Amino acid sequence: MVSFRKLPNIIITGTPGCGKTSHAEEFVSQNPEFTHINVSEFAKKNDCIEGYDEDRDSSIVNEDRLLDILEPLSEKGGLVIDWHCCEIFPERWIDLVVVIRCDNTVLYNRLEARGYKQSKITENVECEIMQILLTEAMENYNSNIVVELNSESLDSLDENVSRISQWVEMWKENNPNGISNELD
Ligand SMILES: Nc1ncnc2c1ncn2[C@@H]1O[C@H](COP(=O)(O)OP(=O)(O)OP(=O)(O)O)[C@@H](O)[C@H]1O
Repeated sequence: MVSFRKLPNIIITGTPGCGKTSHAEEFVSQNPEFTHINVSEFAKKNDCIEGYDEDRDSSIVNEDRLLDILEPLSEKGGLVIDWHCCEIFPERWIDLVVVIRCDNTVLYNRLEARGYKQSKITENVECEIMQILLTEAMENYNSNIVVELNSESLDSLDENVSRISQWVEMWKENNPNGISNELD
């Protein structure tokens, strides 16, 4: 039986430190019918960690297990998926991909303030310069649903969240009965 989601699923992606979690938290606080999935935390809570990458200084997520757990939630809709990696989520789940971008110097300072080791700061700033996450989003989803938003100041954060909220209102108007969970 075909199921319908009544709310869109949104990915908020971008280089670590660019502001994904800040955007997701602010959006969900203004739109409480949505659920923030901070993938790093969700994976830990749901036993989806399969190891540790010493070079990258980060946990390795068991993506198959993560997707199995998220699938039924995605069918209900209203997920705000917050992770630096977007391409693992099936296209049919996703209605909007927001790529948060940040000035390199601002990003450098944010990562330094977090106490990241130099190699991790350099890797992430290079990733931002080369717009790796934007390219991944464009390659894996229809470019019509990918939006790039800059975020260096609190004003830009507010403006971005308000744009995402306006987009959601438009989605609801355009899809009064929801949207099928199957691909067209
Ligand atoms: N638009 C902004 N203006 C000012 N500070 C910001 C903005 N966005 C994020 N920050 C600050 O930058 C830091 C990193 O933000 P945040 O944790 O949201 O990034 P992230 O992309 O989710 O990082 P990670 O992938 O490592 O979880 C935080 O200290 C946050 O307060």
